[in-house]
Amino acid sequence: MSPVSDSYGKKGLVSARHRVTMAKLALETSDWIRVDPWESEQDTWTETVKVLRHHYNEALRAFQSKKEFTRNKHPTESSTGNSLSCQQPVLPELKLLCGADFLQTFKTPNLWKEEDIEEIVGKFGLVCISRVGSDPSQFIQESDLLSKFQHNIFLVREWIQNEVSATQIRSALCRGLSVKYLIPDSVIAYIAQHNIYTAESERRNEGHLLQPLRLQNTTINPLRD
Ligand SMILES: Nc1ncnc2c1ncn2[C@@H]1O[C@H](COP(=O)(O)OP(=O)(O)OP(=O)(O)O)[C@@H](O)[C@H]1O
Ligand SMILES: NC(=O)c1ccc[n+]([C@@H]2O[C@H](COP(=O)(O)O)[C@@H](O)[C@H]2O)c1
Repeated sequence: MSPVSDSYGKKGLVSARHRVTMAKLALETSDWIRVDPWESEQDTWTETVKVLRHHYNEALRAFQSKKEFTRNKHPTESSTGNSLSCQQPVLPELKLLCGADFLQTFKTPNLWKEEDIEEIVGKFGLVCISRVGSDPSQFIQESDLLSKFQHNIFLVREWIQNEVSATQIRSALCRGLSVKYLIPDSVIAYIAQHNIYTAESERRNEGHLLQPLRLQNTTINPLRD
């Protein structure tokens, strides 16, 4: 999980420090999902394709050093022809995991660069989880770009639909309603301790343009003040 940086400018976005800690608390019991704060620590907002490139390079580096470690530990294996290195190299893969509604943001004018979408679906790939109100397969068919790379888009159907929405959780918290059993107790305690979601936090970035839209605006109209 890679929390976005504060400079994304989304309405109601609380500080990255809190979001990273809440995500870590929520994942305390997971033995396979972890939080990486790299994206949230960047000075400016980072395009998703650049975040993927960063994590892919990290994965490649970890893969290479593991290979070297194995080679040093079993130096004779390569000469006996037993080594994994004799087989086709299996490189790590990195895919972007999202909910079906996220896929639909691809068609929001000026939010995404066409070449970024192409690299995300073409080079990396997408794993998209079903969500009430979104039909990802229809959306893919309607898009020339997405249908070209549909072999690289993996649709996951949730048999038990989970309609939990972060917006609803935040507004319940602001109104003092209970969110017990909807999010982990440790996260509820952290939110209460730091009084994170309030009417004031909900107004943060109100009226601001999202950073990707702002960037596109300056590219399209560079002479504007
Ligand atoms: N209940 C859910 N089922 C499937 N995917 C989800 C669900 N909730 C969030 N996601 C996915 O997780 C990613 C991050 O979502 P986000 O933090 O924007 O939560 P959200 O519930 O969509 O927020 P909001 O309600 O504020 O729009 C997105 O790709 C979103 O589609
Ligand atoms: N052009 C882009 O790379 C681009 C555009 C919009 C959202 N995103 C990313 O999508 C993620 C989710 O954003 P939302 O919560 O606004 O749906 C964030 O990490 C954000 O940085 C990337």
